[in-house]
Amino acid sequence: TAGSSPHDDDINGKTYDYIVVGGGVSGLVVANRLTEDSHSTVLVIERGDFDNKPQAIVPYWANALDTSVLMRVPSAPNAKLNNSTASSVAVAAVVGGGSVVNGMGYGRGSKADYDAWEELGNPGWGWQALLPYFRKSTTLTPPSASVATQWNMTWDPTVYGDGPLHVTIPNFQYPDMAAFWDTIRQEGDVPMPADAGNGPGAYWNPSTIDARDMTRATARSAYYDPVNATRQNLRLVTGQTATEILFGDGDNDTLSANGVKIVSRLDNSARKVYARKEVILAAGAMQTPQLLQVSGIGPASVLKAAGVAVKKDMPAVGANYQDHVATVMTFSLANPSFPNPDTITNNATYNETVWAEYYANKTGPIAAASASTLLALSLPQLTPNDASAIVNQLLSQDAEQYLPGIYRSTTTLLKGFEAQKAILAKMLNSTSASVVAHPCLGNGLAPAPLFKPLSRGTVTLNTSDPHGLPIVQFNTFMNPVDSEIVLAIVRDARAFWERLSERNNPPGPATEISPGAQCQTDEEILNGLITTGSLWPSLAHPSGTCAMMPEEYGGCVAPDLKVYGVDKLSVVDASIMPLIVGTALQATVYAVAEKAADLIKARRG
Ligand SMILES: Cc1cc2nc3c(=O)[nH]c(=O)nc-3n(C[C@H](O)[C@H](O)[C@H](O)COP(=O)(O)OP(=O)(O)OC[C@H]3O[C@@H](n4cnc5c(N)ncnc54)[C@H](O)[C@@H]3O)c2cc1C
Repeated sequence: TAGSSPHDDDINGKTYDYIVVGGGVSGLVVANRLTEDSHSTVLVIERGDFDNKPQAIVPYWANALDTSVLMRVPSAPNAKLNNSTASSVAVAAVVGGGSVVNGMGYGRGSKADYDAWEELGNPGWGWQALLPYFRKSTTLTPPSASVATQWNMTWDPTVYGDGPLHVTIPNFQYPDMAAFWDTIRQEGDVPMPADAGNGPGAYWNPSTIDARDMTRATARSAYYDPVNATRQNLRLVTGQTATEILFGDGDNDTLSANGVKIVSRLDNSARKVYARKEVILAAGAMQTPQLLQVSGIGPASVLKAAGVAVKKDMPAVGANYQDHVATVMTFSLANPSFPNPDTITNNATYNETVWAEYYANKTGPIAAASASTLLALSLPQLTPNDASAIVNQLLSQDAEQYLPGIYRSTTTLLKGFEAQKAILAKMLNSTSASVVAHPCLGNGLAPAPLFKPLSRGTVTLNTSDPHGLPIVQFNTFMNPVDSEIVLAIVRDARAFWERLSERNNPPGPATEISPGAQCQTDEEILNGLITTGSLWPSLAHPSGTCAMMPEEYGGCVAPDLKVYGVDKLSVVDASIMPLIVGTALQATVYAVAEKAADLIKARRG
């Protein structure tokens, strides 16, 4: 076939119109769209291999991390977390990227999340402009009519299209989910906003499941497999790591990307491949900034320390790291119903029955991923009495005091953060953007992501091993506003589980296991979260590290996604999000990449 010949040698020295670095979510979307024109040739470079294991195909495996296709980007000491280096950022290394290993939640942020991107100086990136791309990328299969009625499920079919990525709200729901929905509704008229950008409320969140055969829908299955055999102009090589962006002669001394150096994982042999029109970076928010840095584009101090020749001093590359800090509380339930999410692992007979059911009928719990119910809250909903005090605390801050060193020495980065801060303060003050979601899993696990972090991390190459994995500096809780909001999350979660416990039927009263009900003061709660490992600096949602913002705001790419001051080089992955969105990232990455492909097509003809 045209595309996949892993570890092939015949690409050495060849020239393509486009080289896409990274065959993950964004890379495969862009490669597919660019090769719709049979005259455009595209080479995709992917470090990982094809993964055809059941873990990559059967929805249930969304509940267990397949570490065989993951790498972990290590952390520098995290000052506010007792200098811990225990956390890392999980990144995929496989054809299809994160979509092959992720939790399969498909959620869009609120309108306000994307309008904030536009307000930061990115015309064409607000919700209205992105909605056509959310539509273009997806097809929604609704749940069956009887399941929808039984559970009072809602969704908005108008915000989906007939795109390659199939998503669905699974028919299978554990019986105890009824108690979670009762508890949510007990609060009165909770909006049920669906994926139409409507912000906080209680969601039936779709999963990336292809309902035609109840398998995991990935960037590979949606955007690569269907066209691989027929598009002679699309080539994907696997097991090859891009180690350097190559530059040719640009006009007036401008850097101009013309290719990529790649190294085989099999035997370390090196090759060079060339791009006539553009090199497109889609290596994800950890490795795109690293590749730029090892190629000489990044903060001069970091590059010099690593012995990398500085081609362009650009402090923005690797700054602005944002992730969803997760408060992962656990509860023990006194009287869970049969079956519940834990039955599969603790009851061998049930386990055997449900796997047989999946292979026979493609139904049951194995045909579902994890949470399809989420309760998303704005700050005023999370903590009505403290919201304005938290916003005032933010507004009165001297931002510099709570930012990494590189912001203090770079006026543009600081100015960009000030602009972000003003917008975030508005969002935190309103009920139009979510600051947290409580995913309801049907058991006692309560992982709540902080959607609007104020702390900013950095990603830099490892100065003693520039081509090894980069290093993340999380800076969790560097900005005290984040810990204030996390405290509110814990207290709100406790109130939720207390209401759930008060119902006199399954799943019964809940006892808090971590951080533990003995933690009551602010200090006790924060310490308890940290020492019990219940505070995760990363939910595997790295973003923002080559941010799309004006250059005077410390941006890295312009609204056309081209790297400032470099010709023929663009970024299309999660790195470009200037502010992380209030939901898991993949839906947004698919839409951003769809739009990126249109922008690239338009400028290159
Ligand atoms: C464990 C996990 C769980 C998640 N859960 C969810 C979820 O439930 N819902 C959700 O919406 N999102 C989730 N996400 C996040 C989502 O999957 C990512 O945001 C998304 O995949 C990012 O897309 P991307 O194109 O930016 O990068 P990726 O999809 O990560 O693609 C980057 C690709 O580039 C390759 N690559 C990197 N460096 C190089 C190099 N130098 N040379 C060649 N190739 C390279 C990598 O191997 C990878 O395939 C999860 C992610 C992970 C890892």
